[in-house]
Amino acid sequence: MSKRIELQDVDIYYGKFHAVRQVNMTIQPRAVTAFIGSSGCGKSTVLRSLNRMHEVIEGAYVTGQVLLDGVDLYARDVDPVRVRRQVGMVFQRPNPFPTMSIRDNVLAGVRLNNARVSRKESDELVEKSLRGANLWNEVKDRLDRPGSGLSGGQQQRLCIARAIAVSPDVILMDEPCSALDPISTLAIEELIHELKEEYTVVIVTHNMQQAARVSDQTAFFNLKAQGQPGELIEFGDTEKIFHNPEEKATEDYITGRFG
Ligand SMILES: Nc1ncnc2c1ncn2[C@@H]1O[C@H](COP(=O)(O)OP(=O)(O)OP(=O)(O)O)[C@@H](O)[C@H]1O
Repeated sequence: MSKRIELQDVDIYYGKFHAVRQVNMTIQPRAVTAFIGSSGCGKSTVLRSLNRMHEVIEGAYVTGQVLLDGVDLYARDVDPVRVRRQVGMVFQRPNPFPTMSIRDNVLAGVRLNNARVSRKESDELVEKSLRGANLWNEVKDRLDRPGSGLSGGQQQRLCIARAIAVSPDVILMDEPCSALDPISTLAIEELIHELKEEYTVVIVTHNMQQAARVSDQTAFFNLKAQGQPGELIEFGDTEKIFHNPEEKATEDYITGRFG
């Protein structure tokens, strides 16, 4: 089930280093939200704060609130492992478990959650997840072969199948196409478009055409100066951000005048 994410007064730190300042935004369900901005402005850091992956780094912490349909992911009684099940993540480089079969890769997250599933249930789940990731037809005859035997684009779709197999509410993607060729990129972009029917999707991308193609809303982050924390400068409908932004910094970035 797709859920709304609200960030309220979110500040993010790596130890003493203040990486991101005062982010306030509402990420809509059943929509794709793109994070854009120059290198180092904190896009990935904000993304990782949405499923508590940020705090995995020693000394790293978040202040403020991140609410998933009104529930604070950082409340004391919330289990981060449960959060990561609800809010799945796909990384820049496809990272299937190389020696594991395609089938076991899809089921890896489910098994990690100690879910007991029968062979029939797991067969159904594997098919459903691979269909959901637009990969089924390409791999259905080789489910027992290693995931590493697939092309880069197929591996990335396998990682998406693995993410959706645990029925998350949100899928976070950190530059999911940056290691892929244009054809595989197109396949992932089409898939992102379909995923938003069921999930809240947030994608970090350096590719502005990609942000314009795949997202409904865009958040532009920026650094006021080197060494300063990153900030959310402007957030709104992608159409508006790209064609009629409110802020000069957004316009400069969109038109390639900096960044
Ligand atoms: N593990 C870490 N430890 C300390 N500082 C970090 C760590 N990861 C990122 N940072 C710093 O936090 C700031 C934001 O980094 P982040 O990777 O979120 O930016 P980004 O906008 O995603 O950049 P890019 O587009 O280059 O991926 C940068 O100053 C970066 O050096």
